[in-house]
Amino acid sequence: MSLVQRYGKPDIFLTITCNPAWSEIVSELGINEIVQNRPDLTCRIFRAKLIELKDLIIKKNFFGPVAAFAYVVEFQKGGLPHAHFLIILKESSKITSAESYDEYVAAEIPDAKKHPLLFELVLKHMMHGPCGEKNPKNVCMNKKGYCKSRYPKPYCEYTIQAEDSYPMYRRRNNKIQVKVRKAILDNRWVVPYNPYLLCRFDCHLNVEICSSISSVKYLYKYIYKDHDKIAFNLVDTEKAELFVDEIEQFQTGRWISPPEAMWRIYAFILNEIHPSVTTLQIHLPHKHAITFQESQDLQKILSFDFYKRTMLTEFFTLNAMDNETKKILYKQLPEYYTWDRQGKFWSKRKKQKVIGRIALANPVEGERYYLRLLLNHVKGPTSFTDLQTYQNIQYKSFQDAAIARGLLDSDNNINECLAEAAILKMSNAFRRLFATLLVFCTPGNPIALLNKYYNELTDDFRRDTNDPNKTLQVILNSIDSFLQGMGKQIIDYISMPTYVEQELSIQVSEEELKLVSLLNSDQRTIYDTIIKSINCEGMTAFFIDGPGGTGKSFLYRALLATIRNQKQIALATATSGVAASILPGGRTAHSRFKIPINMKEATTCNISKQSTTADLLRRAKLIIWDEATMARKCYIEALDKTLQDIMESEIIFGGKTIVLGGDFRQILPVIQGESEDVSINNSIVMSFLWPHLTKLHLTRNMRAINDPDFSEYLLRIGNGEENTIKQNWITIPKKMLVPYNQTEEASIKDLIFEIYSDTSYSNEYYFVDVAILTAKNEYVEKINNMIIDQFPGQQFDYYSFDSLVGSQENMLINTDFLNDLSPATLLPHKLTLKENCPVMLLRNLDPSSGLSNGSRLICKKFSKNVIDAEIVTGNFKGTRILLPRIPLQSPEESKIPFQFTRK
Ligand SMILES: Nc1ncnc2c1ncn2[C@@H]1O[C@H](COP(=O)(O)OP(=O)(O)OP(=O)(O)O)[C@@H](O)[C@H]1O
Repeated sequence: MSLVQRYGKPDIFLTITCNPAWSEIVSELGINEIVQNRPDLTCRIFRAKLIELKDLIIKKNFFGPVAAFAYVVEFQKGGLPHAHFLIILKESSKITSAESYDEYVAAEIPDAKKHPLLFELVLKHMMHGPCGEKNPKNVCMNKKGYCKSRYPKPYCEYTIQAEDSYPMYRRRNNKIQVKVRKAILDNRWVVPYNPYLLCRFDCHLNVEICSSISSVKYLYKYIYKDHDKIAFNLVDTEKAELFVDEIEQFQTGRWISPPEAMWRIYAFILNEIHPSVTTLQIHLPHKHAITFQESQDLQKILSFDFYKRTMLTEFFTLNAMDNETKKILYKQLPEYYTWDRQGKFWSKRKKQKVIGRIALANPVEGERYYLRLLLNHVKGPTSFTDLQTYQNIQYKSFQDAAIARGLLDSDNNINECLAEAAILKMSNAFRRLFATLLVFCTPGNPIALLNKYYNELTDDFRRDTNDPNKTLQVILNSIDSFLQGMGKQIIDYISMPTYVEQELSIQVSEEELKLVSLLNSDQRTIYDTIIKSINCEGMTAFFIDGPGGTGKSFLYRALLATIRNQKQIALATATSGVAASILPGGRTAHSRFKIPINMKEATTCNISKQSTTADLLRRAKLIIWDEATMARKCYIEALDKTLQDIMESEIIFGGKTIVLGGDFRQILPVIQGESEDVSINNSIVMSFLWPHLTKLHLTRNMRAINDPDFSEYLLRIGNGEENTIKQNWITIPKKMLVPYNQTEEASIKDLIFEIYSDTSYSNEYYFVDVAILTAKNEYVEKINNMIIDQFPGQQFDYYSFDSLVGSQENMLINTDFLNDLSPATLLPHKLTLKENCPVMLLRNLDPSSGLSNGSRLICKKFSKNVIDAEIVTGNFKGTRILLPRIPLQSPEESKIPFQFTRK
């Protein structure tokens, strides 16, 4: 884990298995001697091959220069050894594109005529199974009747990269078939291999590109797991019936195969890690361990300076003298300095690479834990006292110092957050914050908090009335309206009102009302059809198909304004928060219809018939769901079922007028790690509802007026009409490209300059209209870091509080490891912000007040636990709000083998 923290995710996962038919083994066997009788031989030959492979990879850079590696040797049930390698390549030689994967990994049967040897070896060593229907009893089959390794794999014309997991390798449907173990197999059964390594080593040698840290955990498991054990009965089972009392005589035992026994007798290495990891001592002042001879005088020992020195105290000493180390953290020290155990001092490292890790400390250890936390964040401390000092204040304990630096999720966190917000004095924003904390931080005693911050909560109302009861009622109403936007109610926490009132209170502006008169003829026809439906004439469920820019949103807004102006309810929803935020009163479909988050098949929404949401849906005249093409069909089917139930009607969507809209040329449902076929299968077109929807079409591009070339180009791509190279690659016109400039960093700089020239930093609102989109999260981080660097003003760093979720707390994972993870939906551990920098919300905090996933804001002021920001998009543009720390959970489906919370 330390290596991953330091060098990033592993790049290659390789498994080599001993081949008992290797000529080096067979040639040493005596006449009639079988290989099983010579575990010494299999072990020594395997070890020799292992060393050869290691040299090839590490010294001869077979895959490119290696930054770090780890391997572990294991023994299969049958006894033969195999080894798993994890290789982390240097940044410069990372294998990043799907094309370069093909250079290292093949997963197809080679041409028998062109490459006869390789063909023979792939058949001999690299064909999986057969399993499944061809051989249901194969060892790879699980109880549910599936192959654990998921063979046969799907055909795939080109290798496809996968974020955070193994890629889909090229396995073309080229009709090549081979007979292996009595079954006819094709490319779908090939275990990924490297042709050169396979020919050189003549054994099962699986090579995979990996970008997931779950493989690290897999190796970890082998290094640290206990042996496979069974409990066996000491009593002869035949006689057991006679001696009932003795049946309980079980003993735990373990089977060691002869090759494993030989490996251990020879004392061959079972695992290795490079660079090695130096564990750094950590101790409170004067509380380090020392060793001495029994005969030595204890008083004398205590007076010797030598015994006072430790890795940590000498780190302080270095910092006091040497400016160089002032720039680094304690854990980075072993990379530059080496510890002299005899003399107890750090000296400059000459060669050999080593990385450091501070010994673990558990939160229950108290001060030692907080000291470690400080050491992990504070560079170049010169003493324990220095660590306890922050902004010229010396704190009494490491804990206090850590809290002062904002490194610690103190029990008092909610309190502190409110106390800070109270200084900023904006009552309405304060009540919103209070509601947010109720929902997301579940304080133990909300009433106590309410009492404590009563003055701040009621500041603006107290001026209007002297009746404390009335004031309390008004603030509770106010907090409740914020809570409702978050899908909660004040009675869930304290004691009460309704979604219907909230919807009815949406103001329709003059501007929105005018839209109806501006509709073009296509839009007008659709508008009339839908209005007729609302007035109980004809069809009720519609699908509006329109390429980007044909005015779908414009039409929705006209419809919403018309219905709302009649004091009726029209619900505006969209699949993504961004699209929801541009519709007046828009909410994500998930939050509005309470769709279960991880639903895979249509069930129903979490709405009971008696709930306030059911009441709202019953009274709604029109429901709009934009970007329905991006939603999984099961979500839409769930809404259909729920509405039928609420309306007690078997008509589609319970007879409600519903407008689903979208553009199939844009994004289909995103299903992590799955192929396009799966996305298509999950799309609304594959739903049983699809034939029952009345299809309406918008064709006139209203956006094209501004940039016809670009919109025509997009349309050609969407319609599959743009010329392609390879199967589905397109050429991006030169004028749209910022050319590559020698290095990645320089190129990104050029891109940033192209999009935000220097001048734009002086106008923070410029960032609202212009954005850089990336295909991968790692670039988001890189680009954000560079931009924030260039931003003027003082920098504020927020560090997240990370912890494992629930029952996994006993896992062997420490917090700084969690700190270094950045799964797709979470922000990084360290968030660097500056005044006037833009941010985007990643969570539906309070959609009814414009704070939904995707809302954009500009940071105005910072305190330790609250950010004061201004909403800059959607209907709530210009509103100042306070953002507290919110716990976000890592996604369950992520390839990280555990879940954690980042606050
Ligand atoms: N009838 C109209 N009169 C004037 N402008 C219009 C009209 N219809 C649409 N527009 C303008 O055209 C642009 C694109 O419209 P809109 O955003 O509604 O399209 P869309 O189909 O929702 O696009 P996308 O799928 O990309 O979200 C907007 O700037 C909108 O204001």
